[in-house]
Amino acid sequence: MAHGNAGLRPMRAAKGGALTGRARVPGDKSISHRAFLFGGLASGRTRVSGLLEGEDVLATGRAMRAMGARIEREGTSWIVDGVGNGCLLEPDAPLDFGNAGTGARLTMGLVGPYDFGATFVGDASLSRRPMGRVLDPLRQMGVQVAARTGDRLPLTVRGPRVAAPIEYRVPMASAQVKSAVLLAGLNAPGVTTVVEAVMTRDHTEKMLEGFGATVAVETDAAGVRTIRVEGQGTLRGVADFTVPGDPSSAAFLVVAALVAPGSDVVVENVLMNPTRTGLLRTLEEMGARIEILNRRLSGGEDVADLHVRHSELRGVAVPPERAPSMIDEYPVLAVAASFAEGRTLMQGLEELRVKESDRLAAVAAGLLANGVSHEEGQDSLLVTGRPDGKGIGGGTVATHLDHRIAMSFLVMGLAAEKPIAVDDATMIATSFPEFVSLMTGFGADLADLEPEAA
Ligand SMILES: O=C(O)C1=C[C@@H](OP(=O)(O)O)[C@@H](O)[C@H](O)C1
Ligand SMILES: C=C(OP(=O)(O)O)C(=O)O
Repeated sequence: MAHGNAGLRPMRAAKGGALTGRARVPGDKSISHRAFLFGGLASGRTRVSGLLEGEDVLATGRAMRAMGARIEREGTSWIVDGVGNGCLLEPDAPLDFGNAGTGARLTMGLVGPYDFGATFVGDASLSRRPMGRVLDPLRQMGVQVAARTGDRLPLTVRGPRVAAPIEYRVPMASAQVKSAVLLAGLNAPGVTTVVEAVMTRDHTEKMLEGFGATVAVETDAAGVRTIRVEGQGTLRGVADFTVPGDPSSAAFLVVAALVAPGSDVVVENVLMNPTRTGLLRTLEEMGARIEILNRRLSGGEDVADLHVRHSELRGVAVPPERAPSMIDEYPVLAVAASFAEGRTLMQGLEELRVKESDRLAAVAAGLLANGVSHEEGQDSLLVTGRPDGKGIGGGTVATHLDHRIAMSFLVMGLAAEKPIAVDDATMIATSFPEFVSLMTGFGADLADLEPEAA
């Protein structure tokens, strides 16, 4: 990496010409983590293509290696030779997940019930995030936890001789918690049941089935989902596993093209799983000109290419029940809303407070620094837009080790009257290492700044 963790990488974005061209988004982060986790757990070989080679995913790969999986890059694919369900090895050093909540929480579920100790560490951002949401159900299964007050990293989990299967109702909308309990259930005798009141991304249940686990999903009339996984079964590697493109990364290219005047781009290979398309739906309601082209299946998922043109957006109210299907996209939606006519109201945002940063506060601070009128509520955000971008920009945004805050405000700078700086773009490498090159390939005016200039 050109910029080590110690040094900040300030950047700025300025309004230039229209964005044009075609680009293929890199692999989905959620699915890439799971490809390493499930491939590393299953018996036999999984060949993964389209994997996101972001820092978060690579940390998960290193953790699975430390517990016995063989993981090697071969050309453009990754070859994963798994240990077999129930056969992970005790890691002899702490597992370092860097900035990655998904990697840490899913691996905690996976390894928690094992009759050995595993220690989890991470960067300053991850060490502030709540882990009790995963540790509580693990404790019910008999897992012992040694953690700092408040259940934060660094922490150690140690399983019992035989873990108890549980039925667990996930108290917040969280695919990470759902997934952690299901993965813990893989190593407990009998059936582990997870109930989720609102549907969150369903990659774990779909992929586990693909790797041969016995998984059953029921949805009642109210939309409450019950997911059952049979423990101690055999998981088998998937000969060819293809990771579709990440809609959460595509979001930055899409919003950039919508707000930068004259733009016309095609964003290829975007996952269209309905648990991930809330932003597209919202942008369409705002009047975005987005054509969905070439819908096809890739690795068992719907993918499509998105033809996006600069659009006159109008403010909307985003229903709170849509939050799980666009949870990582609110920061960039706030950018689109800043250039929309009228007001955009976002509600049901309580989970944004426990991401890589308190994203609600970080977005509000970024809007304030750049002259966008807004109101931050406990779990809501109201943004009043300026379609001509007049008066927007000129500020420096504190990113708090949060890749999505960095990318969102760089996108804002592409349509604002004055340039926008972010204090640190380093974390973009956790989820979207190609962000700067794809954006500049479209013609975006992005540049590094001297550290002292930010
Ligand atoms: O399961 C996953 O892969 C993810 C779930 C979401 O987190 P929560 O489960 O905390 O909502 C999301 O924000 C994160 O980027 C990835
Ligand atoms: C919340 C995110 O990731 P994680 O929880 O895996 O750190 C994200 O990528 O926006």
